[in-house]
Amino acid sequence: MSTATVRVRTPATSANLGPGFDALGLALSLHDEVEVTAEFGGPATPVEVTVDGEGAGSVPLDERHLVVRSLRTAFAELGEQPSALRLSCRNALPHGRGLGSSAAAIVAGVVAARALTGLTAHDDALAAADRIEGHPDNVAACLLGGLTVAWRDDAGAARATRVDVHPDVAPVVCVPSFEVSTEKARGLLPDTVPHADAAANAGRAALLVHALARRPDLLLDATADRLHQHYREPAMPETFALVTALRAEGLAAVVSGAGPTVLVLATGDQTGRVRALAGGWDVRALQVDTRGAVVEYATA
Ligand SMILES: Nc1ncnc2c1ncn2[C@@H]1O[C@H](COP(=O)(O)OP(=O)(O)OP(=O)(O)O)[C@@H](O)[C@H]1O
Ligand SMILES: N[C@@H](CCO)C(=O)O
Repeated sequence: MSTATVRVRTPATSANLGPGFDALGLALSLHDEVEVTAEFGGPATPVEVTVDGEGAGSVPLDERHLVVRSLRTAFAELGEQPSALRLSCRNALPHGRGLGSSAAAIVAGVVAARALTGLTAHDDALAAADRIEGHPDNVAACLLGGLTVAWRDDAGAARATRVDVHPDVAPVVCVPSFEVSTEKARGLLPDTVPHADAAANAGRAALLVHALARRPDLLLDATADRLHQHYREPAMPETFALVTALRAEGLAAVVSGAGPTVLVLATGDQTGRVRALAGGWDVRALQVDTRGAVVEYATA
């Protein structure tokens, strides 16, 4: 029998960033940590999970736990399932708010399984995480850090590339107390969209990559979206109203991921102006996380 332990730290992520639906993601300086101990070759025992912080008391503590499901899927794909698994989770990412909590849990499981089986932690991890999450934008930014552009190749495997963000970009998030599940928010989207809307988004998404990397002064124009945000308004009218109010003041506000958090791609110190319009919201000035998923230690 052999035992190995790994600790993985994964960042929050904001996906879409306005026009980049299912493609753009930005890693943020808010992190979950999970320590996983796996035994191989011993008698099969039930999984043990403890959770501190966000999700404590609400997420299941058995095989249904998302990090456990991700570990199981990753181990199955790697061809080696541990006989025992013990997890200790310390969560800072709020769940169901559009800050990539599910991606952070999935990436943690995929990266931990690779580290526990002696693989380079990030080998093929993006495609594996995308197969579980179902869209590649959050998992790409979570894994790689920074700003990421994600896509699927012709065989359907997720790919991503990373772009350095201009140092003047200062993300601010406005987090509401209510949750909206990504599943529900995706269910509000139409099967088809007008060609003019698709064309408008293609232009703005291309501009947004340039604005985030080189021209933060273009962020307001670059964050306009016609593909997903207004379709989701019925599930989060407060979010849509805050985005509209912030944009009217010249602040580059978008729905973060599938909502209901609002992300402002601020420049310099615009946090005070955001706070003035976001009374009752939990307003947090964050930084861009540049490291992505990190294996803090692994012992075999
Ligand atoms: N650290 C975690 N441990 C266990 N389960 C988690 C964890 N993080 C998220 N989940 C599960 O994922 C759900 C939230 O996923 P969902 O995709 O709806 O929102 P999100 O990932 O926070 O937001 P978004 O995808 O819009 O960025 C939680 O309700 C919970 O079931
Ligand atoms: N692109 C995904 C992100 C979810 O965080 C969506 O908007 O549904």
